[in-house]
Amino acid sequence: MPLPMYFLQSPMMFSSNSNQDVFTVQDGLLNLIHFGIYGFILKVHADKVSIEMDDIGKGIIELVYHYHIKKLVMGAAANKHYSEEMMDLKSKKAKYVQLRVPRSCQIWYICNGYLICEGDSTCSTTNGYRDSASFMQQKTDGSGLELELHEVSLSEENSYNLDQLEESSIDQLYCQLECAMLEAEKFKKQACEESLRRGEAEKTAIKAVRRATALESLYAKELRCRKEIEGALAREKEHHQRTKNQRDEERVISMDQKLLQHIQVSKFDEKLKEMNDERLSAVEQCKEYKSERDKLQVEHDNVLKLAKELEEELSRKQEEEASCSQMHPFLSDFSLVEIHEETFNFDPLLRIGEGGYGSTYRANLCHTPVAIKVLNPETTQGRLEFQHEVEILGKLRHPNLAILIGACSEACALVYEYLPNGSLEDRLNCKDNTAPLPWQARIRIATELCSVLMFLHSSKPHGTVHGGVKPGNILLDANLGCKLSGFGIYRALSLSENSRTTILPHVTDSMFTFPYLDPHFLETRELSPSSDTYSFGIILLQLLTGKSGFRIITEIIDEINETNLSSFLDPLAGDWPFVQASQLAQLALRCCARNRSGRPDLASDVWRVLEPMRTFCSEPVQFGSEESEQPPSYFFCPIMQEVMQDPHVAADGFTYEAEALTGWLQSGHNTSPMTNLVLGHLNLVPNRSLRSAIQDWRQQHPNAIF
Ligand SMILES: Nc1ncnc2c1ncn2[C@@H]1O[C@H](COP(=O)(O)OP(=O)(O)OP(=O)(O)O)[C@@H](O)[C@H]1O
Repeated sequence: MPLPMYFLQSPMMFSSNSNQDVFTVQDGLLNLIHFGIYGFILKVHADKVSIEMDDIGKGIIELVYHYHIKKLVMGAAANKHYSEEMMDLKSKKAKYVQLRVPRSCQIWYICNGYLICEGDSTCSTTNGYRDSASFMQQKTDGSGLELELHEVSLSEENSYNLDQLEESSIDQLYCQLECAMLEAEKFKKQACEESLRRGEAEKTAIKAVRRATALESLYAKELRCRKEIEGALAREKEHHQRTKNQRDEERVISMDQKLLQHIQVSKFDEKLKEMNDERLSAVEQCKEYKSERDKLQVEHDNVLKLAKELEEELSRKQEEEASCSQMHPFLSDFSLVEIHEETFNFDPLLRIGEGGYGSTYRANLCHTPVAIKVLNPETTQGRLEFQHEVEILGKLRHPNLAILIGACSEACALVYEYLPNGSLEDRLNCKDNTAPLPWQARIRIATELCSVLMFLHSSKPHGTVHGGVKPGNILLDANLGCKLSGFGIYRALSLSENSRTTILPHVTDSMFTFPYLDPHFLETRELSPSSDTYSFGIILLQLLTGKSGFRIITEIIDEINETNLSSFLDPLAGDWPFVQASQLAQLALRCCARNRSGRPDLASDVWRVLEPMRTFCSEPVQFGSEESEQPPSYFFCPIMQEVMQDPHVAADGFTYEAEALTGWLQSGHNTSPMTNLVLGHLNLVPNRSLRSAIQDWRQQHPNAIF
């Protein structure tokens, strides 16, 4: 059962001399009402202790022993049993305690607030309680109020002295009590103020504690924050250090790379320099190669040009050789034996002339008089000249071109029709005391020469420039008809239609040839039709004056004019009609202009002057002996041996009477009656020039017998 007990916070001493003392417990305060001598109420703070035990008395005893309790107040009986007369203990629990409580513990037994008795274990009667008294004494010190109760044992013997003491010093006690009360009041006030201050201080302290707590938590927070910041700082520092290290490493790597790059750049620069040097040397080498290439190109071009020339030369030679081996279809190919036979082994008695090419012999082939020109083996240019002569005279036919009958390639011999009056050179010089040429013949020769030159210049497909027109190459037939030859003596030249450039001729006998050569050709080595015009002009002056070509260019050209013309005219030619002579002289001087552009055109200018003179000069010419009454041999048809009336040229180059040749062909022949070679074609071309010449001759020889 629970046992409530109250422990005093301050020890108290009670006097037990009065039964009027009452104990009450209220709100944690133990109220002691003393009605004895001093009659006051004392309120003492007490703590309530509850223990639980089956036996209450045992429990109290146990507590007394446990806490060494020296003073104990407990009930003597239940309050309902209280009475004025009550003197002893009625509660069994009180009796139990009384018997077993140690002697050091003093016990006050109360009931209904009144002290019933007091005493220790030895005190068993209530008298003992009435006889003992407690004395309460107050003692103060600087730290506070301490109430001490001094127990005064009031024995029976001392009770008188106490009464006396009370009576004598009551006033003093009152006085002390009042002082004590005042002092207590003062202390109480101080205690109250102190309590207030303490409260304030406690509040302040609490506030301080709270503040301290707050600060502490703030501090802790700050500490945590600081730790976090420090951690972050450390991490940042570490990161920074790591970054720094990394940057340092990168910087080192970068510096290494920079160094490496610098080295590489240096190497690259060196390499570049080397390459640049190499490039420059390559450029230099390239230039050298280029100049060498240019040189080689020039050499190559020259070589090509030379090769081309050689090729052309070769092809020409091949053609020449071919033409030598295969004679032109119009020409007869004679063997060396035949040549030997016909010339009686080149009998000097038959030799009728000597030139740069070789010797010319008179002979008869198939009963036809011919002139055979045989190459002098000692000349180097002969074979080429032979080829040109064959080439040109083999293709071209004109009444005023010497007829090439055939050739012997083996001996480089050329077989011409025989022209009984020899060369113009010889006739102008009256060689072998021949009669001088009358002015009519001279004009006719000039006209025919102009005619044949026009023919050559306009021949197709390429115009031909003779390039060596001189009196020695102008042969005269029985009627003093002009027959131009000598193509092979000077290289025969072919011109393209729009070109004046030609191959240079070989000048064989410059002494005799020089006066007739175009000065512009001598300067430029370019041959053109006007070169032949120049030669024609010199020959025309020679026909007028009868002077040599050398004298013409040195004396006549610069002197002759219209006023002194008469003094320059060749008197051997007869009485020159002055008008025609003057016209011819003017024409000749124009043809001899040093500047080519100043020379007249043969076809338009010269021929217009000469053609009218041709009719004027067509009177019969008495020249030489009776032989001149005989018609020229070429007037005769090779088949019929009669003077032709309608001459036609066949594919073999010979001229026949048309009727005779037609009969020959119709009888089943396809070969040449002259050469017995197969004809290239069976067409016949009228030889109008020859027909005209025959008709002229018939008119001039009306009494001649054919
Ligand atoms: N077909 C011919 N008929 C008659 N006589 C001719 C014939 N051909 C040449 N002659 C004569 O032979 C001579 C020499 O002729 P050739 O052609 O060799 O002399 P050239 O013309 O003075 O010489 P070259 O021109 O080679 O310097 C001529 O002067 C001429 O008298």
